[in-house]
Amino acid sequence: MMKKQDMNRDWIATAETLSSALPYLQRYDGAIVVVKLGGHAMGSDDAMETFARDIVLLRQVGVNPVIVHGGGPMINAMLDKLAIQSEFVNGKRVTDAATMEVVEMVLSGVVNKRIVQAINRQGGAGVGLSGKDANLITCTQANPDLGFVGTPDQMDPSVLHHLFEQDMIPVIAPIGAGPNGETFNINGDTAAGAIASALKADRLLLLTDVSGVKNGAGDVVTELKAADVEEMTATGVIAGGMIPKTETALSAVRNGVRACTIVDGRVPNAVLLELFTDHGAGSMIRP
Ligand SMILES: Nc1ncnc2c1ncn2[C@@H]1O[C@H](COP(=O)(O)OP(=O)(O)O)[C@@H](O)[C@H]1O
Ligand SMILES: CC(=O)N[C@@H](CCC(=O)OP(=O)(O)O)C(=O)O
Repeated sequence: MMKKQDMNRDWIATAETLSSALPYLQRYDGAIVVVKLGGHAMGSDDAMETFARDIVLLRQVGVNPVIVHGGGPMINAMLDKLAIQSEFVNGKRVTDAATMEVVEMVLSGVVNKRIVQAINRQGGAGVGLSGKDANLITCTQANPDLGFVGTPDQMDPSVLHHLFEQDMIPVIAPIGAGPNGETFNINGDTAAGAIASALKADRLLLLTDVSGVKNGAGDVVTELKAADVEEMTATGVIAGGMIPKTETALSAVRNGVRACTIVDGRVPNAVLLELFTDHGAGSMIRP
């Protein structure tokens, strides 16, 4: 059992943490923070609850959070059940018409509503959208070899501003419409970057299942510049799902997002640690 003296020390430490958050709370008052929650970072119901509580707390202290989610592992599970084969090229899923239907069903359905519901259970007002809603994301085809994979082309973030005004928290599935009525599958990181750029967000956090971008020796690189990303990609040190993440981070900071960090979403309260303390970890990307 904890001694009374130790308990007092614990409370004092908690109070100190809260008190030291003041400059960060002031800095982020009214800020727009886009958080990309990767499928691998979604984890258990407990982890989802902690994530949702952090997001509702952000809203409560005057931040405008926007969640953009992935769900690659959940799409894989459904494609497996339906015996549809799937392959990735440079971190993007080759998407034919049948795959596209499954992607939209899983992302806009189960995954999106799980996050919305978790936010609402913490007392927030989460609203689920995809890039199709209110013309948020219009896409062009990324590359004919990838089928219905979209590159965000035209963005209309006005619906998000309306939701901010109403204290609502947008939760966005990475699906976009094409100019001819097509539905496009957008990599979750790419969609988050496009939304952050369109909103000129203050921060973009890409939550994933590794502690950051690792170098050849396996150590996390805490700060990367464009040249580092290019070199590490060319030499294959940055590979697979990390390619769209670092590409997104670079293009976001070049397009007016103030800072982008790739963070370990498995760490409890990763979002609060990153925004409101000195203990943010992961890799910060700069132009
Ligand atoms: N240099 C690197 N540093 C860290 N992770 C890397 C690197 N290169 C490739 N990866 C891989 O990228 C993965 C993250 O991408 P992804 O699986 O798409 O995550 P998410 O589902 O969170 O979007 C990591 O789990 C890791 O296997
Ligand atoms: C084009 C493309 O690859 N789209 C992704 C969309 C989901 C996603 O990005 O999920 P994670 O963030 O969990 O990886 C896919 O089909 O898997």
